[in-house]
Amino acid sequence: MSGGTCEVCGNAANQRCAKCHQTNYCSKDHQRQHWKVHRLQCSPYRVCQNEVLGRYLEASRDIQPGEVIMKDTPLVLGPRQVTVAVCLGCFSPVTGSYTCTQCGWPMCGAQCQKSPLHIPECQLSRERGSKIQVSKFGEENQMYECITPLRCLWLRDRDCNQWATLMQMESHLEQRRGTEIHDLNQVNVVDFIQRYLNVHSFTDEEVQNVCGIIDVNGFEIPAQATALIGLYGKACLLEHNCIPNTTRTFDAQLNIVIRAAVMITKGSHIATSYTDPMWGTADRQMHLRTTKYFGCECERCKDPTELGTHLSSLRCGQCSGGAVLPSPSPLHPHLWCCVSCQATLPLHQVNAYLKQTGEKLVTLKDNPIAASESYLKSTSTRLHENHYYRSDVKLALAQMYGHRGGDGRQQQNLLCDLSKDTLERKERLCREVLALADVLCPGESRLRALLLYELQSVWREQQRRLPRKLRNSPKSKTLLQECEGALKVASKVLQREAPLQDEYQLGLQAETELHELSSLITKLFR
Ligand SMILES: C[S@@+](CC[C@H](N)C(=O)[O-])C[C@H]1O[C@@H](n2cnc3c(N)ncnc32)[C@H](O)[C@@H]1O
Repeated sequence: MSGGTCEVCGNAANQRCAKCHQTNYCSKDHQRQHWKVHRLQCSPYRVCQNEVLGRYLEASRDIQPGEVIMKDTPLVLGPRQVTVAVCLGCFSPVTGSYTCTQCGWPMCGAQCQKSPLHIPECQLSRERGSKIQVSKFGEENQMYECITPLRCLWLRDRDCNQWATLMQMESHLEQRRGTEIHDLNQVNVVDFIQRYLNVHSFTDEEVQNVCGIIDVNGFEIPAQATALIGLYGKACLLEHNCIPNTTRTFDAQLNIVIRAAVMITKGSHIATSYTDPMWGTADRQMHLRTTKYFGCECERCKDPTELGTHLSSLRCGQCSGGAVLPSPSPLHPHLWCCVSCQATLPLHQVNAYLKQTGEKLVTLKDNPIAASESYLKSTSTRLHENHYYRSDVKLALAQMYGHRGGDGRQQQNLLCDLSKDTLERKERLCREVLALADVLCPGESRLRALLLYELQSVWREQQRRLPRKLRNSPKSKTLLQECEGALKVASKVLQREAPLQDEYQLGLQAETELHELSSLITKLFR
């Protein structure tokens, strides 16, 4: 028995679509009758389950790069646990100049007060008997830690289907008990709801459970000034992989859109990355263990070279700079060892060096271009060329060269102002990071699109600098055609971002530049 009701007649169903495993029928006849409609909606995945992953998604047919695998509406939207005071309607930071006339939480104004998103905490906060008093603005405010949990708990007595979907999500409550986050939530969320808001209809266990669900399943939605968290009933089923085969974006209504980044063949698992794929193994593992309660054992995590990218490798100070790798395995390192001369480094020494070098990254913002170049110089003897600290800085530099404002002290920083050497430097930086992105975030990823945009801007400038007599030479044609190919990818991929995102604007710009370029190619080489 498949459960559920027949899609055609609404009677009890005992069969379901063998492709998506999601649509139910009472008979073969009704399934056949519905196929004309269902084949257009039949999702390209099915929900499976195993002991290690719990529920996960598997491709029920080949999925092409760029194809939308799912578009899922949010079950719950709310501010991140750690946030400054924000409007509970639109999530912009607030100053306290307007407060909800019903409950006292600060909002932007009367319009935001009417947002349906604000109903749960507005109604529950009234149990306090007096208005909420918020006095801390512009810095982290713990009062907001209760908001997203309250929005989840609100569903319990209001929408049994959504509550059931939420309650199916993994919370890892047992593993969280006794941890720092559990204890913090007991004070900042459980006690706050019971003592400050005077809401007693939810048990400690229920509150802690939704806190776990939010941490394990929530997607961070990048917004202009703050970040919010969204819980999505279908997208939460995506498993983690350190080399994701999907991309995720959010549309203007904050629906999550999951697309295939590469070709996903029938039967393959469909995965997203719960971490940043451009972090090294130790950082990814730490993040997954402390927030998602599992250790990743993918091929990349088990390989000390991270599939030949050397994203976490150090450089040996004893020999001519051989790669120094975690040993005996990156998942359980005892020490670090040079592959060329076998010199070893104790774990604590490596960790101390990485901590110190990592802390310097935040100081680069004062004089970004000069400080970043000097950071790359000073780390070149100890960190592998591709180390993720260096790759992070290279990416930032690749995007700063040729953009006004890239360096506060530099007046002239447009592409046309760059010297030949600096232009070549920008190209090298783009190519180096792109080679890593090709392996670690392959296909139609945002990172590859951003890098291709920067790279084509270099080729375009190089073409502009060709002597007039070479403007319609084969070299010029190759440069322009390469720009065209890169702009096509950048325009397509970046316009999938939410319209308020900078990346979306860059996607629009790429499209405009693509049209101009295509006309130029036709004019020069027709
Ligand atoms: C967002 S949920 C994914 C859906 C979940 N499997 C379920 O049944 O509801 C995240 C949880 O799935 C499991 N998981 C996801 N990816 C995993 C992986 N690569 N290895 C092991 N467990 C994984 C972990 O328990 C993790 O905390």
